[in-house]
Parts: sequence; structure tokens; C-alpha cells
Amino acid sequence: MILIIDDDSAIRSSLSFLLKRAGYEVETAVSPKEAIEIVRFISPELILMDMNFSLSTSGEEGLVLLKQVKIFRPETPVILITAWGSISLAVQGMQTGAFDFITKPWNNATLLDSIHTALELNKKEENTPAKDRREIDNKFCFDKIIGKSPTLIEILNTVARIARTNASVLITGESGTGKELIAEAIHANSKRSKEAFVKVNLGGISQSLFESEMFGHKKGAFTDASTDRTGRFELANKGTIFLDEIGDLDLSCQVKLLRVLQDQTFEVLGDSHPHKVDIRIVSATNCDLRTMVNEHTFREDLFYRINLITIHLPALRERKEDIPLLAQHFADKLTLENGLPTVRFSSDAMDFLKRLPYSGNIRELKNLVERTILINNKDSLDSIDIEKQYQNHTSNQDTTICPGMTLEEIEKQTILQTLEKHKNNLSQVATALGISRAALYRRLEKYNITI
Ligand SMILES: Nc1ncnc2c1ncn2[C@@H]1O[C@H](COP(=O)(O)OP(=O)(O)OP(=O)(O)O)[C@@H](O)[C@H]1O
Repeated sequence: MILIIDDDSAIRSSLSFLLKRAGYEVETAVSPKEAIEIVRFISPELILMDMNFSLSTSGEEGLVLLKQVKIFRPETPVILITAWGSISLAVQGMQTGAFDFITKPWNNATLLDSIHTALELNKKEENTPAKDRREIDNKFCFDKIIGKSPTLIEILNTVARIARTNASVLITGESGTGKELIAEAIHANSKRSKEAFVKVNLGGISQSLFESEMFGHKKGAFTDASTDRTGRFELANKGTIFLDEIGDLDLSCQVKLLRVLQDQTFEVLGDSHPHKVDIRIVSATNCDLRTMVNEHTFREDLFYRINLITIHLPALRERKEDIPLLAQHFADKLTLENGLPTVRFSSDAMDFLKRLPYSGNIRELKNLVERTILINNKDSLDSIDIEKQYQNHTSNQDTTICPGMTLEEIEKQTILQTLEKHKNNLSQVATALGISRAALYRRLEKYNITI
């Protein structure tokens, strides 16, 4: 049963009608008092609660009710309905434990979608996590993801559980930990797998091009718009959009993004009628968005909108037990692709690999393994072979650190030296530094380095 709490009879009846037509059983409550009477005795599967009771316009009453409901029914997902202007209320509600919020006037499809997602995620019987990799692989497709450490198993269990829902997912973790791979796996295991997976690197899109890139434009919409352009949201319709480096989005673009995520509608530049899309949102960042929210550089409402579910990927140094499997996987892939004989690692070589700090995470391990194989050209690798490559690489990157230099000055100097070494080849520089090309672009911009 879904409990609708609203003091406006028109809203109660239109929501009841919508939900009953969608096949749900519905109960309604007119006031917080009546709502508490109900939840005290019955456990609804979900609660839909309007925050703006007519008695107090501040929404305080709604927040108090939410807290009370959470005491009686901590497991029951609550979806809040708020006015568009009272987003901060929705944010407070999310902090109090609401599952999601929608703004008035709501979009029926978006609301039903959120309800469906909440109910799916709350299903108990299907939620028994798999114990090991074999059990997971029997039911799901994670063939590109290597590893069987308990941390990875836990992550894959979460991905398996949430993939089929439409929940927005935020993937966090250092550069090179496999965030993009996890985003692809969410899509591949979802009902949308046959539709598009569209990756957008928000770190690489300038503020001025954001709208035309994301929403598209009509010919003549602005001076340089010589043809129509389809935006990324349109391309991702019915599928998944992967918003990489979302922490790099400036505040003015954040608000534009929030609008689309709120009601899955946007306007193409130069075309005033709204376009409706059906999109699953997966985002990733290596920034600490919570700190950015506290520092007011990331909108709190957007933060809640994108991370119904958060998946944190640990650094490689925190799951060293996966290193041998990963190293052999990268070796096999490289040799197969290049028609080379199979390469094995001695146990000393594996021990050496397991000891490295990997600031560039799995990407760094992959590069090190590939470099060592290509340079040595032999089918059995010892620790000395790897050590040489590792040292060559790190010593080439050595930066002269003078007393008093700030971290930023050291970073700038490292980038300048690496650019020189690789003759400004940005792909090679990014690989050498263990960061993505977009992350490199941002740093070049930050330090005013022109090449
Ligand atoms: N578990 C894994 N198994 C096999 N390959 C992996 C795994 N995790 C990451 N990789 C590989 O490591 C490289 C980096 O992964 P990916 O691009 O997904 O990281 P990322 O966290 O998105 O990095 P960035 O933040 O820099 O964009 C890729 O080549 C990817 O295929």
C-alpha cells in the first residue's frame, strides 16, 4: 500500500487516481496527525508526502512529520513533494532520510518512475548478496571487470542490485579506479542495455558550449550555429547518460543540468518547445562533492538529485589482492591484441607489483604492465624487468622540489616537464601522469599552460 499525505483534496485525488491506475493500492491522510495514526499501525510500502501543509508555509510541519514517520517506519521509502521554490526544504528532507523529492507541478511519468525505483530497491527477498565472483557472474554481466577482492564483490553486488532500477548513481573514487567501467556495467545490466550509453566529459566542455553540447541547437540559434545539432540528452534518450567529472561543472551549468534532471525535459537552443526524454543518470567524480557542497561550489539540490545511490571505488593500494589478476589480465589482453606469445610473471614480479603505491591506480598498473611487456619482448617477466620500467618512468618524472614550493607549484612543474619529455603529445602526457585527458586539460587551463 502507498500512503499519500496531503491536505489538499484535489492533489490527494489526482495522486490516488494516478497510482491506482498504475496498479497500486492507495491510502490517504489529510493531516500529519492522521498520517501518524496510520503509520503507527500499518507499514506502507511507500509514503508520498507533500511538505507544504497550508498551516505553515515554511514546511516545518512537513519536516517534523517526516522525522516522526522515520521513527515509526525507518525502512519505508518516503518521496517528498515540494514546490519548485522550496528546494532547500527538499534538501533538508533528503538529509532527514527521504528517498527522493519531486517538485510541483510534477510530471506523472517521473513520479511513477521514482516510486517504482524506491519499491524495487526496497525489495528484501531479491537482495541477498552473492558471496563470490562465480555466483555474481552466473547472474550478471561483468566480464570487463577483473578482480575478486571482498571490496570489489561488495561493489558488484551493489551494482547488480541497482542496475535494473532507474536510480541515479554517483560513482566516486580517485582517477583510474574504474569509474567509467562501473558506469558501463550499470548500463549493460539494466533494462536499457540495448539503448545508447552516452558518455559526456563535463570537465572538457566549456561553460559557453554547455547548452549547445547537452541540449543541442537549431541552425541559426547563434552566430556559429550553421547546422542543427543533436544534444547529448537527445542522443541518450531511452538509454543512460554518463556524466563524467561532474565535480568540474561550474555553478551556472549546474543549475541548467538540475532543471533537466528534475523533470527530464529541456529546450533545444533556438527552439522554444520542450523536449521530453527518458534517461538514466550515472555520474562520476574524483572530487569530494560533499565538501564542495559545504563550500558552496556544488549545488546541494543537484547533489541529492544525482546520488540516490553512491558507489565508492577504493584506490588500488586498498585492494592489493586484485593486483595479480589485473596484471595477468592486462598482459593477456595486450599479447592477444598484438599477436604476441603469452607472458607470465614470476612470483617476485607479482610481489613487486603488489608493493607499488599506484597513485594512478588501475590505469597506472595497466600502463606499467604494457610498457614492461613491449620493451622486454620475452615471455616470462621478473621483478627486475618491472622495476626498471617503474624506475625509468618515475625518475623521468622527477621534479626538482625546492624548499618552500607549494603543492600546486610542484604539480605545475611536473606537468611542464612531462610535456617536454613527450613533446607535447597530450595522450602520452596524460598516461604518464596517470590522469585522464580531461583532467590534464583542466590542469593546463588552471596553470595557464599553452602548448
Ligand atoms: N576492475 C577492472 N578490471 C579491468 N580493467 C580495469 C578495472 N578497473 C579499471 N580498469 C581499466 O583501468 C583503466 C582506467 O579505468 P577507468 O577509465 O574506468 O577509470 P576512471 O576512474 O573512470 O578514471 P578517470 O577518473 O581518470 O576518468 C581503463 O583502461 C579500465 O579499462
